[in-house]
Amino acid sequence: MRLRFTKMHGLGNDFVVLDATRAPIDLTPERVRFLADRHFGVGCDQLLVVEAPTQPGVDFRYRIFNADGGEVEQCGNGARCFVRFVHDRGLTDKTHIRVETQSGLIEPRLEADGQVTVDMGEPRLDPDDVPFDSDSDAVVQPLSLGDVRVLITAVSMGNPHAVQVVADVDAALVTTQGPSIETHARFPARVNAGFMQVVDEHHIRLRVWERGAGETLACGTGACAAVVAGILRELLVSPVQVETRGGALSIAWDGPGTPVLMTGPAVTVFEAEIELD
Ligand SMILES: N[C@H](CCC[C@H](N)C(=O)O)C(=O)O
Repeated sequence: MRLRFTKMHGLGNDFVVLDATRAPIDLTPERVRFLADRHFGVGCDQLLVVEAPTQPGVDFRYRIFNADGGEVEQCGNGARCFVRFVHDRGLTDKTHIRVETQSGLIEPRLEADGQVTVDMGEPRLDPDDVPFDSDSDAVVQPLSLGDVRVLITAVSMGNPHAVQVVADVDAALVTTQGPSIETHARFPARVNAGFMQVVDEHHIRLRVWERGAGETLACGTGACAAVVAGILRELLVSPVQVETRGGALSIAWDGPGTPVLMTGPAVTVFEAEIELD
């Protein structure tokens, strides 16, 4: 079948975006992996599928698939690209949109300067909600990686995150510890592994080894999870500038019981068609 797609990115975290608002698209894990493949397909970290809503009072539904073909609950950079996509395609003229995702409702807003602010909802801190196998709800918990023990904070932004504080992100063992944390047995749904360097109380540097995609240039939900972890550990004060390899995000959070607000860019690179088996 002939498939029209839009290539987009949020700070270099890149997406293939499909419009399934008028007709469903039959996406198998194999097809997702092909579209995400940077040598044999189009190439992206995640595939985003925009659909009509399934419940009243909501404008759209948006689904997220990692490059490994698995469908996941949430994507922060993707949420901003989703807003740019539905506006540029004339699917809505609203600037404040209610969109359902696998992990619940989020409310992105297109700002006058072209940036997008997303109410990402409240972080979930109970280990059972991450999910993280633990008999403690301490903010900082040890995690054994073979003969090394690291200290992580487990946070869900709808999707699971394990955040570490490191002295220097450029020297962090992202490509070795990342996969070990991603597939650690204590994270039954696997996990995104964040490595955060605190520059000052309003500024961090962050790298993320993403579940199902590997290290990306930026991770929106990872930035939210890192700021939540930093505030809970009394290392950070809201708002926080999150510097990623792809650029900067602004994250605000007023503490437990309140939503995390993320602001950043969303860019359309090109549109094209591809033949899908
Ligand atoms: N790899 C993530 C999904 C994409 C999240 C990331 N691209 C973002 O911007 O939040 C997961 O498996 O939960």
